[in-house]
Amino acid sequence: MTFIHAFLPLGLHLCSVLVIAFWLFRTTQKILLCRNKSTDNIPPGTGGLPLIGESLQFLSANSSAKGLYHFVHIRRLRYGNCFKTNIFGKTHVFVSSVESAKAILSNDFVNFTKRYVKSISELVGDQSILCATQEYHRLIRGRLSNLFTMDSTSSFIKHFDHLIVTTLRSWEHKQTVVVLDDALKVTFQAICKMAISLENPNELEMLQKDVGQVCEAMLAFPLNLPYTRFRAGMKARKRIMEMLKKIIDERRQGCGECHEDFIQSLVSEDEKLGCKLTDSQVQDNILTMIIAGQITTASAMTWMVKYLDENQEIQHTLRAEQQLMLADKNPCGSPLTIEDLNAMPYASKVVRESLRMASVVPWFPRVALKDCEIEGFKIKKGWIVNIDARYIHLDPTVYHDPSEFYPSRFDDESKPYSFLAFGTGGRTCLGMNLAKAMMLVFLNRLVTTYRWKVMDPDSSLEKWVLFARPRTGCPIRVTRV
Ligand code: HEM
Repeated sequence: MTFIHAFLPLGLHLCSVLVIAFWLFRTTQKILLCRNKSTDNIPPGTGGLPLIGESLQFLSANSSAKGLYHFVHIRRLRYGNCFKTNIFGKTHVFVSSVESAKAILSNDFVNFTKRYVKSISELVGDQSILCATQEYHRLIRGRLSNLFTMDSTSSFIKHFDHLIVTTLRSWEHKQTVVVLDDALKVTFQAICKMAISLENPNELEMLQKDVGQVCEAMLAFPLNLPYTRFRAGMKARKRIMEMLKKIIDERRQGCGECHEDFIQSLVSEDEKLGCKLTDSQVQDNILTMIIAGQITTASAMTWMVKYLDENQEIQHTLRAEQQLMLADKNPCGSPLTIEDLNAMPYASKVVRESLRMASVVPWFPRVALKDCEIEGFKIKKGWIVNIDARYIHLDPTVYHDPSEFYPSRFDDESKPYSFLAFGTGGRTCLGMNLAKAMMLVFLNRLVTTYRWKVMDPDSSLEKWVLFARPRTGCPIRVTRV
């Protein structure tokens, strides 16, 4: 064997190593260039790895104690107020100014429409109002808004008040109470009664477990494979759909007792709109209401308890207002009413401030229906543009001393598009008044019954949740007022 024959394979190996190293160097260089510079006025940011983009970083933020929003936070620090990323194969842009919120939300249905990541839309179902665009959105929003009548809200408040009073009574002899656990339970009970007249404790418990699994899967990788979080969520969704289908069949056949709840109104033909909803339209939207209403409200209530513990003077002012309101109430000891809730100006500001600080729904996703420009950057048709409400709520140019819990900042009207806890425009939260009512009832009964101390001030966040909430669930110890 000659010298050349002996060393030829080694030389070939060396060449291929050099070619691969050169390719890696060029690719990294391109990625870095793309990170630091935006070409053609495209928002800065990296597309991440081929196919999966930055999905792994997104999922890893979701499973960390810093919470999902940390994914957005660190990129905004790196690239500025408008940046681009790629999640689950889609280009996402995040924007975080009042001006961009206005540009997008005032053009909903014209230049933009709502679009959730695939995992969420598969779990709530394609007939859900959350996934609805244009015509179908108008139809379904019309039907769902009709459910929130004055009568239904009044009886809801009365029922919710009863649940809260019972729950608080059970706290008296407990060593420690985990606020989030009871808040989730009580909001779930209230919404299920209003939506489907479900009150059986065992059935409620099973349904709450299933709804919890659906929610946990919402930000999982949307691959329906055995033993994955997403598969578990889809199976839970199937069980919920079957349960709702049974109720729908009974209601359509007119058997059993007569109910005045959301599902009854949705299965009946709307005389004004002249349309009948299909079973899957009813099923997806009942599930949506339960999900949209329970976890958001319970998380907001939990944050409110934490903020009030950290701000004793505010708690003191609030207690004085609430005690005065109860003292004036006639007959004394009767359930709270809409009128009572309207006579709580300071408590309403406490609720608003808690919603601002907590930003339970941190950003709102929209898809661009055409090429356009936001914050001076080009946005291409099909890209998802997310309005970062949390940043707007904590922007010092919008709110003075934004990290201070200061309800009186709402003595004056907020500037348009600066308070986005419930969104604004054609997609504003349908349950906004119900959510505020639940928070006010809870606040009134809590501060007039107990003083409390948060036992574990750990502020790390729970993993795998769409709406940020404390990992500890906010354990408190209560003493009678
Ligand atoms: C504190 C509690 C709540 C918060 C913070 C909240 C927040 C929000 C936000 C920010 C949006 C719209 C975002 C966007 O523009 O994309 C929304 C939409 C919605 N919310 Fe709520 N929500 C709460 C409670 C409720 C309740 C109690 C219900 C019903 C029982 C409800 C039902 C809905 C529905 C159906 C939509 C979709 C509206 C549409 O797309 O037209 N929410 N919510």
